[in-house]
Order: sequence, then structure tokens, then C-alpha cells
Amino acid sequence: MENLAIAVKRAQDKAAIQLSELEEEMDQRIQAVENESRKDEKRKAEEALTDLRRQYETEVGDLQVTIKRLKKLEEQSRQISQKQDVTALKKQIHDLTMENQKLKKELLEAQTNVAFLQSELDALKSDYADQSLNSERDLEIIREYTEDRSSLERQIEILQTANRKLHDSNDGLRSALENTYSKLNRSLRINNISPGNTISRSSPKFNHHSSQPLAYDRSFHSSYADEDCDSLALCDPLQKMNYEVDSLPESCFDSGLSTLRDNECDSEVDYKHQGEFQSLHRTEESLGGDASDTDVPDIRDEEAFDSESVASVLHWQPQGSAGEGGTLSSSRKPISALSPQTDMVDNTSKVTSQKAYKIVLAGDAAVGKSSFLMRLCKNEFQGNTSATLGVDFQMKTLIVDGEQTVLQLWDTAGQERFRSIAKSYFRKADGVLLLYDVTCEKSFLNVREWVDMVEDGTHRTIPIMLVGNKADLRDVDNAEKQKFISAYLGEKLAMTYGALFCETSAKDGSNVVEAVLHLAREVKKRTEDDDSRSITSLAGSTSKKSLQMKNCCNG
Ligand SMILES: Nc1nc2c(ncn2[C@@H]2O[C@H](COP(=O)(O)OP(=O)(O)OP(=O)(O)O)[C@@H](O)[C@H]2O)c(=O)[nH]1
Repeated sequence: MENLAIAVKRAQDKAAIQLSELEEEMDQRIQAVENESRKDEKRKAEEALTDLRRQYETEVGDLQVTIKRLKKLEEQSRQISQKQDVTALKKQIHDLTMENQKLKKELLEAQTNVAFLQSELDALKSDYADQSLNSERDLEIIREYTEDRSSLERQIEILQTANRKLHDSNDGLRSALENTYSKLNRSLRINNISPGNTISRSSPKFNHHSSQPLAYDRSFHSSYADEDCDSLALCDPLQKMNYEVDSLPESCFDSGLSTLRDNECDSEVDYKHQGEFQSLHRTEESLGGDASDTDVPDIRDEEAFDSESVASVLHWQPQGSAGEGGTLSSSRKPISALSPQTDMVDNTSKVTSQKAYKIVLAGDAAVGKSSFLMRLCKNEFQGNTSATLGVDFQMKTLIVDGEQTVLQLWDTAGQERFRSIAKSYFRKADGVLLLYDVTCEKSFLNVREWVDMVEDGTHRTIPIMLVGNKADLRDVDNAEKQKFISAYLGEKLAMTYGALFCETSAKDGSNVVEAVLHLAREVKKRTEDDDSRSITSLAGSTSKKSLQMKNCCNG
């Protein structure tokens, strides 16, 4: 057993030795195989690597050759294109430069043309402006002329009516006279009076009557009134006239476009035909007889023409008026308010070359416009004046602020029916003397209406002097407890309209000249301001034009 165990042990040891030898051999063989395969792989890899390297090197060589070729080509192409471009560009640049120059030239020409056209346009514009201004002015003048013409026509119509009535009256009177003479002759013949005593048409006695305005001979009327009742009935207005003629002032400087009136506020209703007759008579006195006193020189504007044409319409010559005027002038008494030596200058020669400021007297009927004007120009007062028909005018020269100033004073009729005529005179007026009667509330209340009329009639704001006339009546003992318009109220109203104010009395002459002087001063100031403004605007437009011309030339 022991042997067996020893033999097994021995066999085990021997198997172990053999196993380890086999293991060793296996390891060696594996290692050898591994080495071999590694070597093989390495060799293979090296071979592949060498192949790849070779391939890469070949490709790189190829690429390098290609690059070189490309570079060469590129260089070649670049050289070629550069040469072509430069010439083409140069050509293009040249063309463009030429075109640019051409365009510049054209632009310059166009600019010059534009400048020329601009200047022509400016010239045309200024021409157009001038022409439109001229045409506007012409239109204005035409309109003024038309209005003046229509107002003149209205006046002429009034005068013609008056003239017609006058002729009718004359005819009536003449026939009445003739009837009277024939009756007288007949009665003389019946009474066996010798023909030598008959009053013939050519006898001095008859001439004496005929040399006087027949209608005015009150004694004549009274002596034959009874006999001539029937014949005088033909000229009814004349009968009334015969009575009223006596109450007429001998000489009145009024235009004579006037009618007799009561001393009431508004005597409009009292307008009678005979008044027109008398007014014609007095117009002749005013336009003819007053020339020495009122400085009616050659008036250049249309108002002057107005009065001339009015005068020319009045062909009827009343006889004996010159003589009457003469007696009246001797009875003039200057009052303190009017001192011709200091305040007023009647200088005809100078007047003609001076601007005459147009002052219009306005206000209700019978407020004393004509009396005011008479006081101012003639230093007279007539207690019983007649209503103005249409308009009357006077010239007066005053020293305003040491300067000789000519005033053209237009006395408008206050009666309602002459309003349109009065209104047409406001248009050219430089100032307005707006009168009311301090004893007549209605005339004061109507001031508003007059101011509206002035504003309607004028295109610009003109100075207005609100005058409360007949202030002397306040001092008189007032038996009838008459209501007066206070100076405070007048002043307040004037302030509302931005007008000047003063209270006057044409009767005693207080404040008459002062009022006119004050207004004249304002009118002068306003006119001078307007003139300087128009000169400035003219100068402004001229310099603007020259500047435009300059700019145009520079541009
Ligand atoms: N007491 C007094 N009476 C005056 C004054 N002014 C005018 N009168 C009288 O008032 C009346 C009317 O005067 P006019 O001068 O004719 O009035 P008018 O405003 O011209 O009237 P129209 O021509 O109808 O617009 C006349 O009887 C004048 O004598 C004055 O200051 N005092």
C-alpha cells in the first residue's frame, strides 16, 4: 500500500512534472505564435503603411504639381485680366468723366436758365402786383367817380326840380303880372288916364320890378294881391315864398341848396318848394360872392368839380344879391375866438399848392352845421338860417402847429332824405365834425347812427370830432325848463367811439375854431402817419426786390 501510495505519489509527481513541462511548452508555443502573429501584423502594417505613405507621397507630389500649375495659371490669368481691366476701366473712367463734365455743363446751363426764369418770374410777379395794384386803384377811382357821379346826378336832379319849380313860379308870377298890368291898363283906360301914364313893359318902373327877383317883392304882392287872387293861385308856392323871403338873411354863405325851416330839431317835414327856389338864389351867392373870403382856389379834386358843376347847373341869376352881400360884409364883427391874424390865414396863392384836408360836417338837421361853418369862415351868425339841400362847401386856412393848413369843409344836409348824399362825402373825408344839438336829445341819440354811417362810408378810420353845439342856450334863462345834454354825456359818448369832443356855440363863437383846430391837428397827424407808413412799405418792397435780383445774379 505504501508502495502504491509511493507509486501513486511518484506517478503524480511525474504527471505534475510532465504537466508543468507541457504548460511550459504551451506557453512557449503561444508566445512563439503570438510573436509570430505580431511580427506578421507588424510587417503587414508596415507594408500597408509604406504603401499608404508611398501613395500619399505620390498624391502630394501630384497635388503639388497641380498647385504649381494652378498657381501658374492663376498668375497668368491674373496678369491677363489686370491688363484688360485697367484699360477698360480707364476707358470707362474717361467716358464717365466726359459724361460728368457734360452733365455739369448741362446742370450749369439749367441753373442759369432757372435763374433767368426766376428773375423773369419775379419781374412778371412784380409787374403783375403793380398791375393789379394799378387796376385796383383804377377800379377804386372808377368806383369813386361813379359814386360821385351818382351823388352829383342826385344833386343835379334836386337842383333841376328846384329850377323847374322856380321857372313855374316865375311863369305864374309873370302871367299874374301881365294880368295885373292888363287889368290896370283897362282900369286906367276906363278912368280916362292918358296912355302916357300907362306902365309899359319897357318903362323904367317895370324894369325896376323886373330887375329884382319878382317873387321877392312883398310890397308888390301886397299892392296887387287883392286883384290878383286868381292869377296868383296859379303859383301857389310863390305866395308863401313872398312871406318867407323877408325872413331870409340878406346874404348867407350857405350853398343855397337850402330851405327855410322852423327852429325845431328836425325840420325835414317843413321842406317846401319855395325853399328850393331860395336855395338856388343863395347858391349863386355862395359860389360866386364868397370867393374872396373863403379862399376857393383851383381845387383839383373831384369835389371841386362837384361844386363847379353844381354852379354850372345853376344858370338862374338872382338880381341884387351882390349888393346885398356888400352891405352885409360891412356889418361883420370879429369875436375873440376868431382872430384872423393869429389863427387863420387867407392866403390864396399858397393855398393852391397845399394839400387840402377834407373835413365833413355831419349831424342831424338843425343842429347848427351851417351856422358853425358860417361862424368859422365868416365869423357871422344868422339867427334864422335855412336847411341845407345836398351839400355846401367852404375853404378855410388855419395855422395848425405853426403850419399853414388848408381845410376843405363840406357842410352836408342833415335831413333824412339827403343821407345818401352825405354818406358819399365820408368816403373821401380826412376828418368828420359830427354835431349834435345840446338842447335836442334826438340829435344826440342819432350820433350813433352818424358814426355808423361814417364807418360805412370810409375804408379807413378817420378822426371824428363830436361837437355839442348851441352850448350858449344853457346860459340862457330857461323858462321852458328845457332838458340839455350834459357835457359829461357827450364826452362819454365820444370816448366810446374814440372820438374827440368839445362843446361849442356857433352863436357866440365859443370853441368853434378850437374844435376845428383840434380836429385838423389830428387829421394832419393821421395823414402824415399814413403817408410815412406807405413810404416805408414802398421802400421795403423795393429793397426786397433788389435783394431778390442780387440773389438771383449770385445764384
Ligand atoms: N342858440 C343857438 N342857435 C344856433 C346855434 N347854431 C345854430 N343855431 C340855430 O339853429 C338853427 C339851425 O341851424 P343850421 O346851421 O341851419 O343847422 P344845420 O345843421 O346846418 O341844418 P341842416 O342844414 O338842415 O342840416 C338856426 O336857426 C340857427 O340859428 C348856436 O350855437 N346857438
